[in-house]
Amino acid sequence: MKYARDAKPSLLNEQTAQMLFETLPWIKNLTGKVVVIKYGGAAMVDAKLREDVMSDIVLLKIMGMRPVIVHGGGKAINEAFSHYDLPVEFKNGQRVTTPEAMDIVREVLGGKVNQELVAAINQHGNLAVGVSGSDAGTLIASTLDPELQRVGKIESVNVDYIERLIDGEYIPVIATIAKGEDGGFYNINADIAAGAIAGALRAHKVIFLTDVDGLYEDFSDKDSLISNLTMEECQGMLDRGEIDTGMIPKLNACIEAVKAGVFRAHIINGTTPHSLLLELLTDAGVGTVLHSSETAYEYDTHPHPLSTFAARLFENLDEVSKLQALS
Ligand SMILES: Nc1ncnc2c1ncn2[C@@H]1O[C@H](COP(=O)(O)OP(=O)(O)O)[C@@H](O)[C@H]1O
Ligand SMILES: CC(=O)N[C@@H](CCC(=O)OP(=O)(O)O)C(=O)O
Repeated sequence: MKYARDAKPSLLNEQTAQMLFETLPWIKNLTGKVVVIKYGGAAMVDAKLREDVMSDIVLLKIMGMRPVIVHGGGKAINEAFSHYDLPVEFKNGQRVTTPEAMDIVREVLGGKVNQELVAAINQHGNLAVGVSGSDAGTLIASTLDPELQRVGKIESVNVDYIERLIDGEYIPVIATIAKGEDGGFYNINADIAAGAIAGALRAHKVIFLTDVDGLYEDFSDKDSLISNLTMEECQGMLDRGEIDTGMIPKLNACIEAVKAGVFRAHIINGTTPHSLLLELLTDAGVGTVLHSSETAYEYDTHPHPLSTFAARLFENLDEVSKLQALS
């Protein structure tokens, strides 16, 4: 019986089955929905982690979600700047980008990073299409602030083009370079781009994968992770100057997306293995969820008010269907 599988009941088997079962209402709820996933440079720690994150996205796609990836690559751009002896300078989380530096941003974001992510997905079949935001008017921008030079403010998103890719069952992988009405290229902060794209697509969710577990009330206190908040609460934190560095554009992007009608904006740790699956498919989730006060249904916020949906499912499938219908 060398090849027989151990079919003995065990606690581990029971827990695994329960966990798989817990995903059912979430998969049902997310099937057919557009989910914009922003993959930040801070979470692109190494090739293995990057490939694992892309594999999780393929799994979500196979489960019936319609993922759109918007990626950054700030760390890779910093490395390239240092190679070319260019100064790295940020203002409110946005990189000062001279026309010369813009050429490097295009090479790194639209070339290296984009192609690596596309290749990682396409190991599982030809699902991914690399898109530079400057293609087909995907992102049109104007100057944000003359001091930041080639940093853009998004004027429009070509929703039709992105939707055609999604409808064709592809996963668009978008590099955040925009075309300007002046004919030049613009560097767009990837958080801001993800928020704008999610809003324009009326996505169900936008998820930011970064290198921290979520938003902390006080970044120096690791026990102060916020599991859910409204956009008004989030705006208050920004107005009071409680947030700094890369979290500023991320929160602004969350607020813009939710204002545009996105149901939930999530911030999670992309360096934690399978955090995307845990956040999207389990009751407890792992990060921070931002929502409008009108859609703050208690059963979709973290921590979940029910101990586990799975336990309820076993007890009463009908009640779960009712909760699902409400969301
Ligand atoms: N209150 C806060 N909670 C969480 N992170 C914060 C907070 N304030 C500032 N940060 C910083 O924001 C960073 C994430 O932004 P960033 O480095 O730009 O990542 P990404 O490449 O994913 O966009 C965190 O690593 C952290 O240093
Ligand atoms: C204007 C601006 O700041 N653009 C960003 C674009 C990349 C990015 O946003 O990357 P992360 O998501 O890794 O931070 C930059 O040059 O770094």
